[in-house]
Amino acid sequence: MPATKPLIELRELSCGYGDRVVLQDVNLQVRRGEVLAIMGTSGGGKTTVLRVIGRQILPQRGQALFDGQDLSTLDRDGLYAVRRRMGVLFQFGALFTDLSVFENVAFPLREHTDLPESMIRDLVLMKLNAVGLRGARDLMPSEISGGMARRVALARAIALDPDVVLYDEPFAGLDPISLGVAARLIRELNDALGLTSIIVSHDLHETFAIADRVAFVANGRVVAQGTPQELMASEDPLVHQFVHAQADGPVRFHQPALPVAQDFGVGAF
Ligand SMILES: Nc1ncnc2c1ncn2[C@@H]1O[C@H](COP(=O)(O)OP(=O)(O)OP(=O)(O)O)[C@@H](O)[C@H]1O
Repeated sequence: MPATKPLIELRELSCGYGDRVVLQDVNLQVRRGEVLAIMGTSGGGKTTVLRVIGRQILPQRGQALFDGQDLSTLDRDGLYAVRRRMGVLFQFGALFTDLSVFENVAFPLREHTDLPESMIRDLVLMKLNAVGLRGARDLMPSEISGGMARRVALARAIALDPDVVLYDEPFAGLDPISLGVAARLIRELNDALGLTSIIVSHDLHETFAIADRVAFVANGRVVAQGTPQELMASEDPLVHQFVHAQADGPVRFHQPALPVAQDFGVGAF
């Protein structure tokens, strides 16, 4: 049987901001149904990968394909159709503070469909039920905890039944219990709803626990990819430093600086 084609593919892709090149010659495939984590050093280009996939930025070279379509060549309608198939959970959830939990989840349905109110109600309650918050529908974002807010944002991200959900730091700022709940939920929803999930995250333990594969991005390149087990065993010095949380390695603890003796006076120590 032929292998199914990846849902998302970056081919020899370089991109950046203005003249600045941030990603260089990136090759990455996102398989249908998987949870792919994008991890790596700070400023390495992880969020930029999500921006390319969402076509917030265009490649300078190479291609970004979604379900076989080159994102660069889409017209307005084509882009709209593709974006409807992508759910996004922004850093910290980013709920609308002046809308109730219910209205936050209803928002994409109201924006992108002409469904009757009774159907919107059912869909919103189904999504809220999936994240365990059907009972919180009438609360305002200021009345719920950070962990609950993240789950509401997740319900909103899947409101339109997307094919893929892009998560940018979904665990940032959560306590360890809420973090564990959010991580399990991402995995469970991925499998139960037949989604594909891409997670940019720094939380090694939780992310490795739920990811099928991990792409390690550093200095604008995918320097390693594989299962969490494979990355744990990686001998790449950068990956090794990251997964074993070592303070020093290819990523230096000290910023480049003048010699200590010169800054503090010779013989000070
Ligand atoms: N809008 C922008 N304009 C110019 N440069 C940018 C912009 N966004 C990001 N950059 C730069 O691109 C590089 C990669 O940024 P990106 O946010 O993709 O990294 P990251 O791996 O997600 O980092 P972090 O883990 O710190 O969030 C960084 O050097 C950053 O300063």
